[in-house]
Amino acid sequence: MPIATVNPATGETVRTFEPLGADGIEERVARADRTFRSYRATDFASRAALLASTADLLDKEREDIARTMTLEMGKTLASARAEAAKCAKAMRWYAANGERLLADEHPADADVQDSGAHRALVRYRPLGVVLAVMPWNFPLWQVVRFAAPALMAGNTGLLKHASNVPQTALYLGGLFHRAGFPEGCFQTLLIGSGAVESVLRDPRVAAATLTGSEGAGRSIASVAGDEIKPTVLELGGSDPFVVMPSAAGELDHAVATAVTARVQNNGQSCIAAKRFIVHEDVYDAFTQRFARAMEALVVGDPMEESTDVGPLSTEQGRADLEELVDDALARGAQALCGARRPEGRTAGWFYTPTVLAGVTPEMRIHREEAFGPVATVYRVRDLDAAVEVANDSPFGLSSNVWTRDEDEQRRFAADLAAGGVYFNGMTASHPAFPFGGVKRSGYGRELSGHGIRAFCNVTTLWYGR
Ligand SMILES: O=CCCCC(=O)O
Repeated sequence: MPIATVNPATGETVRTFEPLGADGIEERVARADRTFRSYRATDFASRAALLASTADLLDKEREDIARTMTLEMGKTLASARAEAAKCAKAMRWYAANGERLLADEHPADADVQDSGAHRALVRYRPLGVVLAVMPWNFPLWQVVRFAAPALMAGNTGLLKHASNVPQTALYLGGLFHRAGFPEGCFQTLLIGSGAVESVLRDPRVAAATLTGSEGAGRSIASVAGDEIKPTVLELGGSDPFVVMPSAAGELDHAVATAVTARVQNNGQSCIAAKRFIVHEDVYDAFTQRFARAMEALVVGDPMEESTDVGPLSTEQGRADLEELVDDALARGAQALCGARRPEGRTAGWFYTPTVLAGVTPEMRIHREEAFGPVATVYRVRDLDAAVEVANDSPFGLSSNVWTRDEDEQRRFAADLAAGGVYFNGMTASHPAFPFGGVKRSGYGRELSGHGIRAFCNVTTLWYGR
């Protein structure tokens, strides 16, 4: 895939970029390594001040970078602005909490004595240069969610961003340095995916983090495994959104949340709710309202404030989504709305919000991730069936459950195979909460204390008597 900005709302190639050659890559890897040797010794207060200045700079430049994101990958301008604001918030959160999260740990005195020491403690030291391979769907947030904790912990970062968001990648490559970080702390490598393996194998690179497809995760994990380097993988998701009868009194709220949860980011989010699993007592009422609300969404130019759903980010992405829908329809699913391109739009990669009922396990969409504004609805007879359908997926990123019944909440909290269970709301990441999944959604956690410790050398310091 060429490195280029292609406007998904028009299909027009706006700008192309030459990938870095071997010398350019070497220069940046060497700089990252050199910078790590001095940066690792800086104290938390100075790193926090640098992160806070980066947040201020990003706030000032929010409108410009939001427009760049919308141009490059088609998210609505309102959501691009919100993404930039969220990045600044996460930077400030790690600036305020990083030192506490990485404070030395002191084992119990009895255990220290028992080990033969007069003193022992656990210290979180930085690991080194971390390679981040990041996707286009939240082109700023996915990167900042890695970079803010990694820099706060004393690491340095190299970014290999998706090939369709080069201007956002270059912006990020300059942002941290312009805010005061030493130049080698965070750099963008404008490279194609073929060049990633040699960077990851470079002995100066200590670890990697990837957010992206299962295939990309598998290839990073296998190279990193071969090199014995730690990785965090955040891959796909097909999150369930369960609606139980106790939500009957707040169905309008549940429906509005379901729509947002499905079409956020034009439907292209790993944590978007994709499978709507509805108890038979509320199935008809929920499903009719849900399909009507999906149908009423405004599909159009993402730069327009009135647009709810912009284009898919790539032509291939729309083709993949269409194949999933067509396969389901051919095998007997019913389209309650959508299942087509919008009329009158010949340019750009638009697709109308779609609700499919009657989905069965033979259909590809039952097992694969629908990365666009397409929802599937399932009718279930009771709580056991809801849990079973929710867990009948290769993915296990997050989940959403609408129920006010505390016994039911306990059961879902215990039995849903996912990295998160969100009750009476929708999954949304927050700097204070761990983010990540199980099964084919990946492993490791980003954000919170778990995210900042992921790229630390957890060191035992033991002092003999
Ligand atoms: O594709 C993954 C989306 C993550 C969005 C978020 O962290 O809010």
